[in-house]
Amino acid sequence: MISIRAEHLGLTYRLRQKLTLAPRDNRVPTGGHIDGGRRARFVTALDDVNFSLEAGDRLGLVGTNGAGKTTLLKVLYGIYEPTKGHAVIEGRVDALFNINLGFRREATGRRNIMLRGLINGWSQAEIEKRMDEIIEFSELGDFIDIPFKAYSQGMAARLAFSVATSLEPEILLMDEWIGAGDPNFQDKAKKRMNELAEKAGIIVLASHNHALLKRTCNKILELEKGRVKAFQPAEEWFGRKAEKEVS
Ligand SMILES: Nc1ncnc2c1ncn2[C@@H]1O[C@H](COP(=O)(O)OP(=O)(O)OP(=O)(O)O)[C@@H](O)[C@H]1O
Repeated sequence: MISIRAEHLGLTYRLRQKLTLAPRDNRVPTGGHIDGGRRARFVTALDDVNFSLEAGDRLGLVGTNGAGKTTLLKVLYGIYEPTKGHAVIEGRVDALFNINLGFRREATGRRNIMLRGLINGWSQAEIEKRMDEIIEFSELGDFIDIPFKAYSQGMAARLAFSVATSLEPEILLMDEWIGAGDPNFQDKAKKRMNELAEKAGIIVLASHNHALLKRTCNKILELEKGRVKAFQPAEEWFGRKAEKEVS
């Protein structure tokens, strides 16, 4: 059974003195609510978030900058522990956040495929069996044997996407899906996402690209300042949005 259930999820970031953010993070809080006025110490990035998804669901996460989309993905991936509530996840999860995340800059594309596969729990033999298919899908050709650091953004995105989707995740979390890459690759990638979802997987995709979400998702979760503003079928959400735009 593949499923995600979020129950009363909350996450509060603790700010360091004088409003400097957590270590190695210089972002200024814009979306979540900051408590404590001038002596602020906390940013509530997620506040009582409830939703559930089942096999075959493709959820679009929407909301203005700072609404909490990335934070929610990180909680679902287990990078952050929620400070309130909990998320119950059933299924093998992989994530495509920052394209460069999880890749060794000095290692070749081929070596990176191996490393990523091992991290995801595959055996060396299983990864080798899939290697050609992953390389072919990425369309990197001879570039697969040069170091990752020499890849363009689009090339890195193609490799990241190919690896993450070839290792058969049951649940795939994506932040701002690779807008990079040519239209050809985008088409291929879209087909593969549909295949993944058809294989009874779950996809959660945070994006500001509404055209992409409309094409890809069957449900929308809209966050506003860390709270759920809407959770409904994509058709309804886009319909309501269109009505508002007309009036
Ligand atoms: N490490 C951190 N320390 C403190 N506050 C943070 C941290 N990361 C995010 N925040 C704050 O949490 C809130 C939610 O941020 P998050 O990155 O989840 O939003 P988002 O919806 O993904 O935004 P965007 O569309 O701009 O990527 C914001 O107010 C942000 O400033």
